[in-house]
Amino acid sequence: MEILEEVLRRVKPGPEDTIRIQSAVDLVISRLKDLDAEVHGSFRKGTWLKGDTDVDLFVFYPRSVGKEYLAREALREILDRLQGLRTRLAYAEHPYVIVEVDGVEVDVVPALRVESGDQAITAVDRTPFHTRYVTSRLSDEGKDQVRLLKRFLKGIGVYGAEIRVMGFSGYVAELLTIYYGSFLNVLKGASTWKPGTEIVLERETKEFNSPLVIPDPVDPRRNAAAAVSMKSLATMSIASRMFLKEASLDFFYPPSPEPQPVLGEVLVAEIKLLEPYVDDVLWGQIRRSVEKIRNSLLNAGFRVVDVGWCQDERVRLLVQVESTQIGDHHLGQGPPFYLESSTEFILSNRHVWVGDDGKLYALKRRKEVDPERIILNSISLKYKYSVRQYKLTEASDDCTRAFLRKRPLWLK
Ligand SMILES: Nc1ccn([C@@H]2O[C@H](COP(=O)(O)OP(=O)(O)OP(=O)(O)O)[C@@H](O)[C@H]2O)c(=O)n1
Ligand SMILES: [Mg+2]
Repeated sequence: MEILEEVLRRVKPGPEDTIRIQSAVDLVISRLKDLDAEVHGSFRKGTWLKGDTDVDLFVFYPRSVGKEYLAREALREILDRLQGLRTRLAYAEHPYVIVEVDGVEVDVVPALRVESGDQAITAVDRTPFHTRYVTSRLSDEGKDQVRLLKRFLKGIGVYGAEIRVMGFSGYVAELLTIYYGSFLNVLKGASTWKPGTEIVLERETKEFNSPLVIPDPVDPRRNAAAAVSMKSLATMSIASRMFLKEASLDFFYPPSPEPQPVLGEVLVAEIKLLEPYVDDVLWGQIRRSVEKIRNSLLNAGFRVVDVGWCQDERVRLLVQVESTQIGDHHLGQGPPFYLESSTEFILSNRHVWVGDDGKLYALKRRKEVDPERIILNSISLKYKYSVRQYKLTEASDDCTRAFLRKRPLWLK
């Protein structure tokens, strides 16, 4: 397929890309020489995308030192060795160091050396086994198929296991390619996925309760696809079906959305973080806040169309409602006449009556008619932050336009 060839031309690294990254890696490794350092991740496996990769460098410590050691002594040792280079700290399950050499970012991640995948203590300890499994199962042709799949997943917005995305990790993209054999076969498979689909590469062990289940071949106690949300699963399935119907480069590289009218009304809450945060922790809290906004507005009687978010230096929550106007009074349903609680309902409501169905009803004053206040009260983050609220009148950025468009950008 011509489209796939074009995508490969864009994502497949050439020798010069590899050399540039390798020399950055060599420099970092030379600094860590007496430590047990190894390159893993997509650079090692040959499944990385040109112009779009971080190198994953792992520094292993004996399992016996324990998890806490990695966050303190190990981290200090690594930072010490990298003195003079451009380093910064990043936080996942435990902290690690990002070092930038010649425009190449190398993640230096302390991990525990274990004998097999199921001995893993931290999330990253299985990595050497992932590397071995994937490398032994993927041909050079297969690696390119992974690259196509990764680019497709990125294009449709479901690449990454982090909480902001809740999508498909690089490792899951590799496992899918190994299982189905090629990029197009992954799409064929995905187009018939249902919630709870299981993809078993080695042996099944236990039951998982997730939208997508892929027992990790190197540690079947773990679901490698645990991060994939129902929304990501559905998006991948639909996009696969539509692509197979009518292939287009737009799936891999979605075009910018055209200007959009504001349909319904959209209230924006712009959140500014006032202290450093861990990405996954913040996005967990934002997801909960979004859920709370939706439920509180619905409970207050608003018709909510959709709640979305955009992120640049700030996080913007976009709340689309049919209307921000709502009556001062609403119908309140009481108990049926034969329950004792009906007396209390009558005593506590002035405008109360008996309905045709024998239940009591009351016309009640709304406690809250201001949706902005409901939104503000529903946002709760454990970090220090400030919020600015306004009503959207026009969308000038791609993310807001995409939200208003509704229709995915990979659909014409
Ligand atoms: N929670 C995590 C995060 C990472 N890994 C391991 O760490 C490696 C590197 O992670 P990452 O950079 O996220 O994946 P890549 O395969 O390198 O994909 P990408 O091209 O996106 O960097 C993965 O292969 C995987 O084995 C893991 O087991 N569990
Ligand atoms: Mg990587």
